[in-house]
Amino acid sequence: MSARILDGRDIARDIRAETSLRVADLAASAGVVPHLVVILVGENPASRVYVENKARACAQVGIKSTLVRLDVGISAQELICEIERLNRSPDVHGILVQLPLPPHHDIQAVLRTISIHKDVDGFHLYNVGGLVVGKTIFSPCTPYGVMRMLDHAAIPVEGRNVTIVGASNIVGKPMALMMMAREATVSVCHAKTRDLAQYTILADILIVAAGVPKLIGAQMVRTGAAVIDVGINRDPQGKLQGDVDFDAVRTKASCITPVPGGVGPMTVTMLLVNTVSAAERIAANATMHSLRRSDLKADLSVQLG
Ligand SMILES: Nc1nc2c(c(=O)[nH]1)N[C@@H](CN(C=O)c1ccc(C(=O)N[C@@H](CCC(=O)O)C(=O)O)cc1)CN2
Ligand SMILES: [Mg+2]
Repeated sequence: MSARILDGRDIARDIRAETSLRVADLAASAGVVPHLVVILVGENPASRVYVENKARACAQVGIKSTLVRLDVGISAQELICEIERLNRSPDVHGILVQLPLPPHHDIQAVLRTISIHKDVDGFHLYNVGGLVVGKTIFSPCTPYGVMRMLDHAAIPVEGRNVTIVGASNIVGKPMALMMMAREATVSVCHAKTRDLAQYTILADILIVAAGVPKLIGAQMVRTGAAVIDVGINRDPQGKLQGDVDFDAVRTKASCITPVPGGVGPMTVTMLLVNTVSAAERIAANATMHSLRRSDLKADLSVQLG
């Protein structure tokens, strides 16, 4: 068997084209241009590349983006004040803080400061907790991107065995909740899980986000499984590698995502989708308020004669 390659760049291109149309509609109907603000604290070289990529992707679909660069030594209070300023700004629809943050910051406290209506990364406690009861405003971009890839490839989720390797707050845990919401049978493992293969071999859909290069070999994969590799690891030569031994596993899986070019491009694309959704919600809310105000004025003038 040679697996079908799930090309994240190709799927992302289709979703970005739809997103551009939504941006144009919003400009035509409400005169609003979605605006994403990305906060980068310090000089982490990988983070700098990621935020540049986000800005480029925004420009491609007509989203305005602003990069706020803050000094590595900025205090927690100053960072929180900056986020509060952006929360209040009516011109800003999406806010994200690029992770990781320098170690003196309490990441959860910072993420909790972002308005839930502008939390386009989906990392605020409300949006994370909302996944438990199916009430999020925004879903975190990487697991959301994985869902869209599976749907695009018409891979059914309901009733399937899904094994997730890696239980991080931004990928593994929300992925598990999203899969449960779709009635999959979910196992969550760690790179250190004793006899990991015992769980991975059961998976109809295997999602790996453990940060360990080539953790998953062919013998750990069920014949015909869909294998989604979320790992991004660099070898000593700087070459990018996933958590799955791609060449070996592709002979056994029915479909597989490559690294690079699989889940990564979907992460950025879902950020664009969330940003446009944020702008649409804020614009709809503003329209509703102005309609309510004009209703009130009309009621008052009737009452006052
Ligand atoms: N605030 C956030 N911080 C971080 C997130 C996030 O979603 N929100 N995720 C990662 C970094 N990240 C986005 O920020 C990210 C990383 C990698 C890719 C990607 O497209 N990778 C490419 C390869 C790129 C390369 O050559 O280096 C791929 O897999 O094809 C997208 C987004 C941590 N921080
Ligand atoms: Mg296509």
